[in-house]
Amino acid sequence: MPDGLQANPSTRNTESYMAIKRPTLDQLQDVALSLGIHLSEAQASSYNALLQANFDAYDAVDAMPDYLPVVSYARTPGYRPLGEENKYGAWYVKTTIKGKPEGKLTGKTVVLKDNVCLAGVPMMNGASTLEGYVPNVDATVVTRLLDAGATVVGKSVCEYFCFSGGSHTSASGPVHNPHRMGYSAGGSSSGSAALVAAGEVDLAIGGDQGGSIRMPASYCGIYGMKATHGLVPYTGVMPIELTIDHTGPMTANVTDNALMLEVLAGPDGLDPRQHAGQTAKPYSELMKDGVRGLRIGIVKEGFGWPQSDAAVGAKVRKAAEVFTKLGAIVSEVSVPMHAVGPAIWLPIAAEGATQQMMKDNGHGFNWKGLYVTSMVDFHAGWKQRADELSETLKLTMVLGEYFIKHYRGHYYAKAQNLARQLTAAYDSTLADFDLLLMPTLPITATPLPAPGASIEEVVTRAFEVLPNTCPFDVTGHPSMSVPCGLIDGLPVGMMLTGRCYDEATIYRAAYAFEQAGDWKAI
Ligand SMILES: NC(=O)c1ccccc1
Repeated sequence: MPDGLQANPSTRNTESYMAIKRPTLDQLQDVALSLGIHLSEAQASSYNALLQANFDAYDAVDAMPDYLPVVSYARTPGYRPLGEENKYGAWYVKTTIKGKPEGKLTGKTVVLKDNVCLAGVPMMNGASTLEGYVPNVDATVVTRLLDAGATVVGKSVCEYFCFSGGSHTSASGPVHNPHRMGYSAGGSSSGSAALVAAGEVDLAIGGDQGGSIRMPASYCGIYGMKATHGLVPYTGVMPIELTIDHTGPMTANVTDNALMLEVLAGPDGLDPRQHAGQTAKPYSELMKDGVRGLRIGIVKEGFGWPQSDAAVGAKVRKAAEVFTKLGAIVSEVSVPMHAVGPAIWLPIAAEGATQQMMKDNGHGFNWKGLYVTSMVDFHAGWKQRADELSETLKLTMVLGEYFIKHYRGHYYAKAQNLARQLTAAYDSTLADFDLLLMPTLPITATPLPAPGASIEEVVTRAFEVLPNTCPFDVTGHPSMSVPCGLIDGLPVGMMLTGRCYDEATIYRAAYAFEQAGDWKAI
């Protein structure tokens, strides 16, 4: 048995722990027909007879206990805080799980985005269709935080299946920005960002497939790191799409962020997104090396989107001058392909999410590692209640399914090829520069859509924020949002992107920038 894995007796599927149901001949003919196979009754009878031994094998699999990581550390299901105890609507559940007495994160409190499995504690991932689900495993990130001495204090509200850059799509209601009530906290790790910004927790876990760590970090004025794809194990976090799934740290300062990544990074042997040789580095030490001589490229294309607010661009350029003063070599650079990054992301996100997260019940097929079987079972229920899904998700699914059905998934496949070309374009710029710099978001926080707002407003507020963040979800480059100023009292984020697995250089710049003075005064 591999380390840390053994039979987890709480997880046997007791309901079906008898013989699985044998199909009727009609069912066999139906299933065949759905594959374009036309079975006569005689053929169906033969198939049925031939399949009996296979059904016996399924019975054998059904009778075995599932093989899942053991859950350590005592916990209770907690409660849903109301009123004054949940001012921003950012908490889903409060509970207390104490980790090891000693470790790098001793004394720190941490909240988990509600797409992260915490055994024994309810999880809904922002979705009415998942409400009532209680995971039976801890995500690897949870185990690593507890092993490092952190105290898990609960789950934070996130967007409906994490599919929005604004904080208005969760079935539990909107999340407010601690900098201004009634304004978006950003998404989809909306509650995580709000709770860190409000000082209610020290640390938070977020998730990022299109920008969902960096976007709310930017709107809320905190630090959010999307590390290189696969550096942090995604095991036990609800998947959207394997090739763009990321999870990682959201914090109030750079030191906590670096410390947290030190604890989170490295292979767990359960996640196909990871590469065996890539382990954690001592980021909280390496970050102190300063920026003297560092070459930082301000990416021209990151400033020119139709929705870009010129004041945001000006603020980010002003913040970049701090690096010049600190001895870095800052210059403008053009990466023409950045302008089509969002277009390349779209087929991967729309078709990929529709297929894996939704039609294939979250985990999909065709990879080795930990499948959270209880989630597969519970989540499958959305198919009877699809009308309840968020407008942002339904629209994306209709788009994705159109292209799967009518274009054979051709554009998903082509976008994966173009993603390699986009990766090469950034890599060639990163041969001449140590870091790329641009605004995290084109705008500052917008008012939350009012209840009953038009579908146009709901969808626009969810997707207008993505253009600079989402390209790095398909290329996998590490990318961090660093707060760099206020406009009319609302935070602006500066995004720093580095070479793959070179998170240390991002932290060097972020730390030097943080230490140079109060970001709110820029
Ligand atoms: N989870 C994400 O990063 C995301 C954000 C916005 C739209 C779709 C996905």
